[in-house]
Amino acid sequence: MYPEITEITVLPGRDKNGMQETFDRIVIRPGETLSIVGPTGSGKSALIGDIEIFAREDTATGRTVLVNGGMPPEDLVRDPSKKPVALITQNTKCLADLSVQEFLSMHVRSRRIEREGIVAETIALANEFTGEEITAGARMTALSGGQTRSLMVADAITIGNTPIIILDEVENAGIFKHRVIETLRAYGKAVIFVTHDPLVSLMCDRRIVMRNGTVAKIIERDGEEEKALAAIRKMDGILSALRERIRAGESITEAAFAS
Ligand SMILES: Nc1ncnc2c1ncn2[C@@H]1O[C@H](COP(=O)(O)OP(=O)(O)OP(=O)(O)O)[C@@H](O)[C@H]1O
Repeated sequence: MYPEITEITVLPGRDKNGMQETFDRIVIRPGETLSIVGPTGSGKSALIGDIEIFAREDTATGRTVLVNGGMPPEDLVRDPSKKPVALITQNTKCLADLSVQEFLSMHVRSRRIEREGIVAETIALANEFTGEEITAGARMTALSGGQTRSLMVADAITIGNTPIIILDEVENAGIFKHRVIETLRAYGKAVIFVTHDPLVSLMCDRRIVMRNGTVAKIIERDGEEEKALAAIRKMDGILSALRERIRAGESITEAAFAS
């Protein structure tokens, strides 16, 4: 079990030139969503790396990450079963030669969870995130990228019950991103996306803009972008529907854009 996490705090370190970062602190609480954006090499991975391992001035950035206002206890950092952060990337793959049912059951057993039906619940949740249905009998190694990531997110929510979830550029990978965000929010997870997807970044409560290894700007969701978000949501709906039709082998005509 995790201790209850009420907040994690990122304290500033240095940029790539060794200059002190100018932000005061970034506090992330359960139920909050945050996106990290910025050009290649600007330090997005370094920032999520700091959060994932709870940096204590021991990474390239010199940042410190606190849990509930203090240094995290050692077992939270070292013991995988207590680690409160799940990192899911485009490259997250499962190499276990097991069925989905066997894999999830193994995870349930290792976490000593006794709740009936949790495996079926996890598969059902994963199926809300992907258009390609995942069945209990499917082999883990045969799942598509989108199915794997959907299952990993669902697993982190229900079985892992991880309070902090980091999703590194998974948005174009066959998952229904708005549903993932809404579900993670509803489950009270703190969620961090590394993304350049307009829908995901605008749906998040805050957008952290990275440059030269430092946090250059923090944009709060304050209503200014709501109109743009509504338009993006609509466009995204059209593109998602088109994607599903292409997957189904249909021809796409101009009529598809009519609605
Ligand atoms: N504050 C910093 N101080 C020193 N080195 C840094 C800092 N931030 C990032 N770096 C280093 O700069 C390099 C690029 O950073 P990083 O990989 O985090 O960028 P990125 O934005 O994730 O890039 P990409 O979009 O290409 O994945 C890495 O080697 C990283 O360790």
